[in-house]
Amino acid sequence: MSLPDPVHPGAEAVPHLVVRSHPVEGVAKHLLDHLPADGALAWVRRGDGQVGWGVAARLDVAGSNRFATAQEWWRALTAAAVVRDDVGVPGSGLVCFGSFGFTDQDPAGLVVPEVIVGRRGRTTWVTTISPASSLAAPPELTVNDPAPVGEIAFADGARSGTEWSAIVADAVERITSGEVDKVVLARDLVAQSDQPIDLRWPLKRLASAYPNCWTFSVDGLIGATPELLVRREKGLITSRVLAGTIRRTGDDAHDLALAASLARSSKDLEEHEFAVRSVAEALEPHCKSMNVPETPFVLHLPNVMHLASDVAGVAANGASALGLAAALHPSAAVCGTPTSVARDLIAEVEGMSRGRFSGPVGWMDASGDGEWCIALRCGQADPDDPTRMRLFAGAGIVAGSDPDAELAETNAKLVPMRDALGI
Ligand SMILES: C=C(O[C@H]1C=CC=C(C(=O)O)[C@@H]1O)C(=O)O
Repeated sequence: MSLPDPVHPGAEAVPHLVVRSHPVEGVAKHLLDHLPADGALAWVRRGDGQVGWGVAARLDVAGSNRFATAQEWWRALTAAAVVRDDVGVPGSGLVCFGSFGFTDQDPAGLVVPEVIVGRRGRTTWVTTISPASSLAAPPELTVNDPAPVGEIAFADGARSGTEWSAIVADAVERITSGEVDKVVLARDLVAQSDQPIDLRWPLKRLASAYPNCWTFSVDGLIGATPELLVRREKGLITSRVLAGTIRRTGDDAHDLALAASLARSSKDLEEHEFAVRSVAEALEPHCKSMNVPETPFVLHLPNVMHLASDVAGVAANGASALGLAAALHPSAAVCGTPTSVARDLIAEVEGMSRGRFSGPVGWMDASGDGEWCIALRCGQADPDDPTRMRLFAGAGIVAGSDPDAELAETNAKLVPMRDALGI
């Protein structure tokens, strides 16, 4: 059942913001060092990106029109803003961060921070955003040390591992009987600390252990995802599709042999093909020309290896990065094929709400350029209990799936967050 759609906000419903981006010296090597304890917003990869804090404007949205409502709000907000951008790189000027739940009943929203600190190569900048009525002074940049997270205990979430494997076995039967081709099933773990969790602690550890992933923090959702749902930058659209996974052993020679077996595995290639096709079909109407690789490459991460395909296209229309994310979500990397059957099956058997896990998370600028990843390898801080987080992982199930191997795969995908919460 969908929630009723909120009324689209008109231009009069948005604040009139004054935005100023200017180059600055003295930005720390790790952008995350500048974050204050509360309301951390972050998007970093290989040292570049943006971090932000404070709330100059925000939109909370739900319902089947959530993406359209968010786009309309952003259009109105950017139209009403006065922007002076002396930096002129992707991420400078007026920018929002956002995240959208897996289903339209899960929480979603866009946040415009009061302060953004950014880096793109050698360029570093600060953006201040404030209401026209009270102009903000540029902030003093401080370097802050997060508190260690304390003793953490991990417990099963909605299902134990054994229960989840049984659900996977049932899904394999339903695939074999022809009900669905592929379904991505997820499970959760609960991390309980003996003190409030300072989200900057796991964030910094994620960014340093997974530099090639996108480390993010939006509304208490933190993680380091390897999967780029879509980037739009100056008319170029790109997407990194992942599906098909093998665990790493830590032994380089053995891992190379495993990578070769992943690249030949018909089960994983089938799982991957569903995901690539779903992305190519969703992007096609928005691209003049498109390059869809015929064979995937193997992406090596510290904990797992994935079959990966980089899809690229030239924008054919004015669809924003968020509009493209809306067209792509949920791809077969997180839902399945056919989409609606897989979505119903997930709702029927998973036994939990995914919340923002496996939904789009990212940022966007006033021109509609931006990056939206899929929120994977992540955890959601409990808004009512700062000592608790839910961690998530899923796996694509196809006819050839073995339930125990899929459980082991989800355990490997939980490693980044579990380690990040360690001492
Ligand atoms: C659903 C997840 O991964 C997706 C992305 C990459 C590989 C996947 C797989 O091999 O099953 C999943 O489709 C997750 O990390 O929780």
